[in-house]
Amino acid sequence: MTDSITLRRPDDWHLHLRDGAMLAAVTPHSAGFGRAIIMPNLVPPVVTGDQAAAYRDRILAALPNGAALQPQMTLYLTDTTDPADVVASHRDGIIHAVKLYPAGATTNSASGVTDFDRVRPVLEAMAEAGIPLCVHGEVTDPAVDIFDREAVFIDRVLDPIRRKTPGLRVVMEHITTSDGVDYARSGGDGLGATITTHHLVINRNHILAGGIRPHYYCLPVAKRETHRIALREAATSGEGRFFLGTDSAPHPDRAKLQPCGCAGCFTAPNTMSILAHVFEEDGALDRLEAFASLNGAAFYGLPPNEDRIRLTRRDTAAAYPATIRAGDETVTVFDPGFPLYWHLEDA
Ligand SMILES: NC(=O)N[C@@H](CC(=O)O)C(=O)O
Ligand SMILES: [Zn+2]
Ligand SMILES: [Zn+2]
Repeated sequence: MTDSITLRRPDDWHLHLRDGAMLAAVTPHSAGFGRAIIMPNLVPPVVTGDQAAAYRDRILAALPNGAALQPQMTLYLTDTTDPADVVASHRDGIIHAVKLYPAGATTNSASGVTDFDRVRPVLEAMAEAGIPLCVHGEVTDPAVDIFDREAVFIDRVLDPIRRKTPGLRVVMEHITTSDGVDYARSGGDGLGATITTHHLVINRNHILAGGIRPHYYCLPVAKRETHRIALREAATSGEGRFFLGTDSAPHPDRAKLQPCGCAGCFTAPNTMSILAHVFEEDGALDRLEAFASLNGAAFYGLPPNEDRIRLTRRDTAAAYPATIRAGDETVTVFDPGFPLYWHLEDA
């Protein structure tokens, strides 16, 4: 049995680091990744190149000495985003992508796009400059069943946008359905999809197992088991279009344990151990490097990281905190529901 694997340092192509005390508390848990695409859904959101540069400095200040992490900043697309600012920020190396949240689709998305025709000039400028659009792919129409919102978004929004904007590079963020997998496969080199750690582990039953489990509630919400299996198959396939975006999304327990608790799973502390477990279970440990370390870099036009990490399978379970402190708040770490025998080592 394989008991040790070495990978090029992984990257996280979808990460929430927040701000203030939360930023200080969670950033060290992602410090071992190489590059990370940093989500801009702060309150207020990161909407200009200047704001992205300032946020990047706050992240760098929160990193421990010697951390590998290089934050790759994004802008939050709104109805009033200035195409010239997007293009200039990308040209100057400040941003690496633009994030599309349909208004109201998820946590802190109130400033998101309400009318896709309004952002057409931005999308056209992005296609021209080769700037990827990262998409939270769910419709917000309350008449659409929450479990169908990803599939309906693909038909009603994503496919029309891609048809109207040839050449636009698109990342379907945190896909959760076989529809998402199939659509990602139908595109060419300019279409990629991130898959989270938690969606490889939980299905919708986990959220309602003997009671409501708020720490398994995220958006897009976990779907039925057939979809989880499709995601596992895609992630472990080695295909270049699928890559890791943890969507590690910390919230104070105070905000999650509420009559209307917010969405997000905090997976940064144990992601690599969980992924090794999942890939081993599917007989695909040799493809973990493609998913976590190679495919995303290639999509973003970056070389893979040169240095390596090592994961070792031991008889004793890896210890990780059940919760961490962030200022006065407690944040619960994602519990995969099984012991983690893969330990992350320094290479
Ligand atoms: N995934 C989530 O459930 N929550 C994310 C937002 C997002 O990525 O949609 C968050 O910012 O908390
Ligand atoms: Zn999202
Ligand atoms: Zn997210």
